[in-house]
Amino acid sequence: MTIRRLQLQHFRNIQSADLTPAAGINLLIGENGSGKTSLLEAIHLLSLVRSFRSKKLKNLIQHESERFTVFAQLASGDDQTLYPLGIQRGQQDEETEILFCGSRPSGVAELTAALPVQLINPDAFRLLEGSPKERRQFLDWGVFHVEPSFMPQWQRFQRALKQRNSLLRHGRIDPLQLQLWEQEIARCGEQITLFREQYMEALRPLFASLLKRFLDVDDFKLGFQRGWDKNMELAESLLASRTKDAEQGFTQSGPQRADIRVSLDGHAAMEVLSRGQQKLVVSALKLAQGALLSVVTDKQCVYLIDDLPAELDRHHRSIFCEVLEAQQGQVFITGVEAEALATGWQQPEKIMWFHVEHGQIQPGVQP
Ligand SMILES: Nc1ncnc2c1ncn2[C@@H]1O[C@H](COP(=O)(O)OP(=O)(O)OP(=O)(O)O)[C@@H](O)[C@H]1O
Repeated sequence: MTIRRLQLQHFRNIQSADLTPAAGINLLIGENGSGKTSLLEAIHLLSLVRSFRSKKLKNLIQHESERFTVFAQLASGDDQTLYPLGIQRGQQDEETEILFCGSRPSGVAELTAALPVQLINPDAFRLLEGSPKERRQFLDWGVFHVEPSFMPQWQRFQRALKQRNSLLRHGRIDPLQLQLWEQEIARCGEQITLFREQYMEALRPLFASLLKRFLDVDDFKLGFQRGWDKNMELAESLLASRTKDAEQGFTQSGPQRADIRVSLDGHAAMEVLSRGQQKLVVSALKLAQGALLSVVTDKQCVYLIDDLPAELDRHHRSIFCEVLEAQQGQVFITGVEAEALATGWQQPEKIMWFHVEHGQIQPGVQP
């Protein structure tokens, strides 16, 4: 879905904003600290009910205010039906209030499925060098959107894993009980891994063609490590590691330890690439996910690109703009200076410009 209208109240430094964005490219220009990232944060919140820079949602409430509200009207393609989505959080509230199409959603997954959002910000390179957990989140975001059975399998897997870990931690090595949970872990874990492998298989060619455009490289590898000994089935691996796991008090191998790795010419990408090149590799991964999403499900991903010009030269900025325009989803791009974002577009007349100043957001023409 795309965002037809977006309204914010008391969100970070934005007291009040009401935007009608374009279904394609939206450019937000403003000085440092004007509120551009805050707007992206609000859209991210609508999809995942969490911020990409604060652990506590209360931090998003404007100082001296009681609560924030983020409200959007979502629409799918040319469909005239609007799907209202609102999120509110107060200083005193125990819970975040969410209403989607007039009722409380069954879970965050319902919002994520309705509004798939991808963020590319100046920290994007961290996906390559950060913890495997971030890369698993990246991978599972994609699998979740294209494979409806992934989520229930993942939940069952997590429940069983928790039970096994609890038995191990309490030193209760009752083989029968362990076997029960290990069977469930193995059943769901093998299935989750199959979904992940199939997903990676489908992602590779899309990633390859984007990487070719961004960096002009052919010799790359997008590897997937499933999280346990490749010569064993998961059930065998769990059985073999019981004693070691009991010593540690948790399960050390399985899909909860999976990882992905990008290498070029046989070297890990993060070790041989510049910061700008790493940003392009991560962008290629995220754009490939969006492309795969639309091929498999017909859904479009909303892209949030914070400070697009950072670390990129003019040539690579242009390629980035062309790629974004071609993927036809809704995109919100921020930048400090309009000149850095003014060129490289094939259809500049379709772009919507917004000026952000001291928390005020106004539509405008290209400066
Ligand atoms: N809860 C809050 N209430 C009021 N203001 C806040 C709150 N949290 C952050 N701010 C302020 O909001 C301003 C906007 O921050 P934001 O990161 O959105 O700016 P930006 O336009 O993206 O800047 P940059 O170009 O430097 O990345 C900052 O000055 C920040 O100090």
